[in-house]
Amino acid sequence: MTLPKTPSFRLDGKRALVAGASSGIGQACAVALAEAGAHVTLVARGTGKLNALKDEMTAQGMQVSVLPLDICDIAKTETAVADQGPYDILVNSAGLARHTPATDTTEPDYDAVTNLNVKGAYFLTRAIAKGLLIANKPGSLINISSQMAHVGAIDRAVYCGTKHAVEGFTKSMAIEWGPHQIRVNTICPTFIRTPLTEPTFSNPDRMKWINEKIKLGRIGEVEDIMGAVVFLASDAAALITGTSLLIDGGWTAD
Ligand SMILES: NC(=O)c1ccc[n+]([C@@H]2O[C@H](COP(=O)([O-])OP(=O)(O)OC[C@H]3O[C@@H](n4cnc5c(N)ncnc54)[C@H](O)[C@@H]3O)[C@@H](O)[C@H]2O)c1
Repeated sequence: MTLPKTPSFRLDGKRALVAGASSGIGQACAVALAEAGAHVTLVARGTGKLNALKDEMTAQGMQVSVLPLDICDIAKTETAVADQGPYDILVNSAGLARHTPATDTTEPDYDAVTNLNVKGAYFLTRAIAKGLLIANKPGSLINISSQMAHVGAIDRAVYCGTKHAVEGFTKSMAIEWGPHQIRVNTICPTFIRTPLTEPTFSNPDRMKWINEKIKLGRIGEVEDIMGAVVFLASDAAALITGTSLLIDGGWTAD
């Protein structure tokens, strides 16, 4: 009897680019991918936090590079990715939130959130895919979206809109690049403890709402995302594309 072989979760020999790696979910994803064997390029706008993270990870035997980029600078990002690529794995965790009632949203806030969460994410995903298409290599591209891509929420019309948009272009890219074995997926977290969520977690009314919605009875930690990102990046997810992996403690179950 021949037993089926469990696909590998290891990422040895793979090159990963993680945008938004200087903080929160992106930082955790960078560590998870590097621990799984990938060489990880850390991307954020400045070098200070990235170099500190690189030093810490290198000291623990991980393979890491630093590439400072503002992913909203589309031309510069495309050139840098083309020069450094091809990357087998993308995790795009650069993102921004501004919470106001829809009637109070300013145009600058709308533009800032949309520019990063949608336009920056779109063109970065495309830049990585172009490198893979030219090199004729398979790949796994992961956008950190949100549970808010699947529901609406008070004071979050712009943010929810951007994350719904990410789901739309992810599915379309998955269709276009599927024949080239380039997989494109999102991870959709619930509220995770990071600098982004500090204002929400310090608001008792918001905490009451969150505690009622998360069925598993606790907010998320960055560690809750780490296994999922390795899974989606690995051969264990070889038939998964165009999908959203909700890590929401049951928020969207009802
Ligand atoms: N924390 C949560 O509860 C939560 C929940 C769902 C989804 N998300 C999403 O996860 C992603 C990461 O969130 P986080 O909580 O880790 O936030 P964070 O603020 O801790 O980290 C954001 C990262 O993006 C980087 N960044 C910002 N603008 C950039 C730019 N123009 N170019 C390059 N890098 C840039 C920052 O330097 C930082 O490294 C975001 O897309 C966010 O919408 C977060």
